[in-house]
Amino acid sequence: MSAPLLEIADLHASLITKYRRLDLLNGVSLTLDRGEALGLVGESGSGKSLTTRAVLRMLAPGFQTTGAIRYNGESVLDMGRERLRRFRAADVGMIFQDPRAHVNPVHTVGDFLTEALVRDRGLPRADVERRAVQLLDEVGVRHAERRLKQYPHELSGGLLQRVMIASVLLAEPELLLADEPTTALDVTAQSDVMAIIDEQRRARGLALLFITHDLELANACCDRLAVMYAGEIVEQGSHVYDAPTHPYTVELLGARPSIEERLDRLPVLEYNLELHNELKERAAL
Ligand SMILES: Nc1ncnc2c1ncn2[C@@H]1O[C@H](COP(=O)(O)OP(=O)(O)OP(=O)(O)O)[C@@H](O)[C@H]1O
Repeated sequence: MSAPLLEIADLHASLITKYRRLDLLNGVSLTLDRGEALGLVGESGSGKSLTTRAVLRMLAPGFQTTGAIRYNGESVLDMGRERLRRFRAADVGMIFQDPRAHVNPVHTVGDFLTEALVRDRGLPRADVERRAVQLLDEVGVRHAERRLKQYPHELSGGLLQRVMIASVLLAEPELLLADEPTTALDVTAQSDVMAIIDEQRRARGLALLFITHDLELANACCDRLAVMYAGEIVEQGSHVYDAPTHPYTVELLGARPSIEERLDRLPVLEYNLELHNELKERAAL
C-alpha cells in the first residue's frame, strides 16, 4: 500500500519563552490520502491554524516542534531550504482567510498570478498569462483578461479569493490547505467560493485539508472530519457528523444554530426570496 499523501504523527508544538512554556499542540495525528478531503474542525484557539502552519514549517520563532510530518513519505521537518521552498510553492497550495493579506497591493493581478511561475520555473510569461486567464475563467472570474491589469483594491473580497484559488491551481499542487477560506467574505460570496474550491479539487483529484469552525460546512464538502480541542484531535472519521462519540463533538454539534436561525441571519435578497421561504418551510416541518 502506498504512503498517505500527508501524514502527521504525534505532533507537539510548544511556545518557549524566557518565563514559560505553552504546550499548544499535544500529539496531533492524522493522515490524508491523495484526492481525499479532510475537515479539521474545532472552536477558536483549538490549534487548527497552528497545525497547518506546522505542516508548512511556518510556525513563529520560539516554537519547538516534535513528532513527524511526512509528505508522500518524505519528512517535512527534515527538508532542506530549497526542497522546503519547492514544497511550499509547488506541492502544496494555500488558501487563507483574508486574500488581501496575501497580495502585494501595488502589483497587478496579472503580476501576482504570473510572477512566481516565471521566476521560479522559468516559464514564458505569455504562456503563464494564457493559462491564468483560462483558470480565472474556470473559477468564475469574468472578463479575465481585463482583470489581469487591475489592482487588488479594485476587486471585491470574493473576486480576490477566486484570484487566489486560480493562483494556487496555476502551480498544480497535489494538496490544498484551506484555512477558513470563506470567513472574511460576505454571505453570498462565502457559498460561491466554497463551491468553487469543492468543484475544482474534485475535478483535479486534489487532496484538501479544510480548516473551519463550521462542522456543517466541513461535513458537506469533506470525506472525513477531525475534531480538535485544546491542541488535540479528540475524534476523527467519516462517522463524526452523524454519530459522534466524543462528548466535545456532541457539544459542538449541539451548539450549532438550527437551519431556521441560520436562515434568519442570511440577507434576504430578492432573487432568493422564494428559496429562502421554501427552506424555512422545510425547516419548520
Ligand atoms: N505566535 C503565537 N504566540 C502565542 N500563542 C499563539 C501563537 N499562535 C497561536 N497561539 C495560540 O495557540 C492556540 C491555537 O491557535 P490557532 O491559531 O491554531 O487556533 P485556531 O483553532 O486556528 O483558532 P482560530 O479559528 O481562531 O484561528 C491559541 O490559544 C492561540 O492563542
